[in-house]
Amino acid sequence: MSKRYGRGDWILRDVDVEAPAGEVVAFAGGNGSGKSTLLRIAVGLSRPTRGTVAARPPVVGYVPDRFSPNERMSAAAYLTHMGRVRGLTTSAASARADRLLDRLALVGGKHATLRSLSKGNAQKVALAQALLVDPGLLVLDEPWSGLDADAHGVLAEIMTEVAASGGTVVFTDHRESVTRARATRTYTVSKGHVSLRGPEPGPLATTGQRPASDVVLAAGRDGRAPQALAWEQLDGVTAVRRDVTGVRLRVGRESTDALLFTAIQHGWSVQTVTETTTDHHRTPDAATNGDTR
Ligand SMILES: Nc1ncnc2c1ncn2[C@@H]1O[C@H](COP(=O)(O)OP(=O)(O)OP(=O)(O)O)[C@@H](O)[C@H]1O
Repeated sequence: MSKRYGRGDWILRDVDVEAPAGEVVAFAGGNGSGKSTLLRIAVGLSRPTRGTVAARPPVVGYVPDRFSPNERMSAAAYLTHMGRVRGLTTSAASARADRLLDRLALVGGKHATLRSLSKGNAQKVALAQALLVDPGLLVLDEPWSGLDADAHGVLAEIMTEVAASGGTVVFTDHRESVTRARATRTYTVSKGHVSLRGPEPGPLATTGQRPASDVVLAAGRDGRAPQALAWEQLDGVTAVRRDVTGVRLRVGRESTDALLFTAIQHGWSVQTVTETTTDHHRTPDAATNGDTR
């Protein structure tokens, strides 16, 4: 399909993409490249100028890039209302909304008014709204921006669950590290053209190896217990091993700084960081046996 607004320039040209059931499909591209337009067409909010969208599942969940309602309505009331719009009874909608808001840890509570919510918390409500009825197609526009590290883990779990139950997840992001870590297939959007991204470039691509780090973390120096994190869900993490002193992780090199930052913010202390590759024969626990401490 192709898209332009009125008689303006073509925003998307001859786009031919497939988002099969059970897959997490990413659209990566810079600002203004047409990602949001593509998603709005995918969910049916906008029509292609030429061409069609085929086989859209009956239940579509959509989280737009911005959700900033100026409403006095509470998060719980809004979600119950949206659940009823989607055909649930009031009690079923309310119960489902409660479960989702608990899982996403909405700060301020479910009775906070929508207009009082921070960007990240408003995004949690938008995400809950998209999940009130199990979606056959879940479409998320820049879902990682604005969410805190704990919510990142929950979002990753939810995406995996939707795909595992035979649904399709589609999301956008402008960061390659995120699409590489989260998607089963990635399309690149650039100047109106959309192409399937092939194997990662670089000298290591042919062997399947990618630069990585083995990271050893322990409880914080001040003696306080660090916060538990869903390490498996963080960007770039490919292996996790927990023991009594802490946790050992293997993480893609490009995601190492972000992981260390998140760990320190949550009260962990960095013991060692060792360079390796993603399919190196050593496991993360070997990192403590070296001379890198
Ligand atoms: N309703 C509209 N009318 C006219 N032009 C529009 C409309 N919506 C989007 N555009 C234009 O289409 C182009 C693509 O916008 P779009 O929002 O799809 O990009 P994007 O890749 O999602 O960008 P970002 O990452 O900044 O959100 C932009 O040039 C934008 O100005």
